[in-house]
Amino acid sequence: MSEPSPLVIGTRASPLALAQAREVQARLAAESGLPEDALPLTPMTSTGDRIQNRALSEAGGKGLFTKELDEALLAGTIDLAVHSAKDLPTELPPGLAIAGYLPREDVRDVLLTPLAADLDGLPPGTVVGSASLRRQAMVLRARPDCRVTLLRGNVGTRLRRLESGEMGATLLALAGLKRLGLAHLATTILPTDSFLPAVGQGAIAITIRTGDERVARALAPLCDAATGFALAAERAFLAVLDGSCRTPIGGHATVEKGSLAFRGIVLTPDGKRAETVERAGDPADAEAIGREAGRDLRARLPAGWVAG
Ligand SMILES: NCc1[nH]cc(CCC(=O)O)c1CC(=O)O
Repeated sequence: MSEPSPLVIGTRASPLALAQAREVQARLAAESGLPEDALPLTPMTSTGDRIQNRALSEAGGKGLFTKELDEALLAGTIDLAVHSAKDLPTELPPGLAIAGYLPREDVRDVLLTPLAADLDGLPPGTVVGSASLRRQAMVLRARPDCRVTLLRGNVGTRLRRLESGEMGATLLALAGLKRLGLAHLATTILPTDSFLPAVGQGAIAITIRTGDERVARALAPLCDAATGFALAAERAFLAVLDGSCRTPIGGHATVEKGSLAFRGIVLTPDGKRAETVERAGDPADAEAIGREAGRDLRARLPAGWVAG
């Protein structure tokens, strides 16, 4: 019998990306019966990883974290790419498709700070570091006296900069901390009603070449349908609103008892104004639900809030 040809897994090289890719590798090995050495990992550094000193919204261009993996897929040097769904642009390059998502981790943000037990307890004027315009705006909305500052880099870098006292607090995704075995570092979990997560937060997406049935079939048993519906709604919402990545936007869908519920928010960067939207319906209509939520919200925004 001939050896099955390997399925090469592309990933970014950060510790979180590697942890996620290893999770896909282990699940794929379990489902396919292939040994893990027939599912090799190919780590790559992305443009987004190299830019450490600027906000990504300033660096311009979408897909800063995905370009190298996209190119490797199209060139055939990898067969699947593992992404944080949050970092995946709403539109993929021609020839690529999302094969599916692993079951979603906790979607919530956490606060990390040595200064207090929660956000309300932070001393007045505390400097909160985050690279996310959404998190910055939501912190300012809850605590207008705090100062927000750019904090980039991978999770480890951010934790070191918090430890050095350069800032008093930061926010991270609980999902990423859990995957790194660092959830115990969280000071407190922020509730989704005031800290609506980023679109895709907590979900691992797998991209493949469009029409690559061999890889699609191998991945199908790993993929979670409820996460797929939720992400379809969230990504459709973002696609309607995301003229630029300079707008603080949150969006989150859940699927329970056969019904999909979506909530979305757009804020001004200073957190002083916010518009929200809610929609529910059949998971089969996920994309339309997200799109209509986006259109409804966009129609209510004062001119100049979002581009495009
Ligand atoms: N933008 C970086 C990024 N992309 C995905 C995660 C966390 C894992 C996830 O949301 O699935 C993080 C770090 C963070 O926001 O704390």
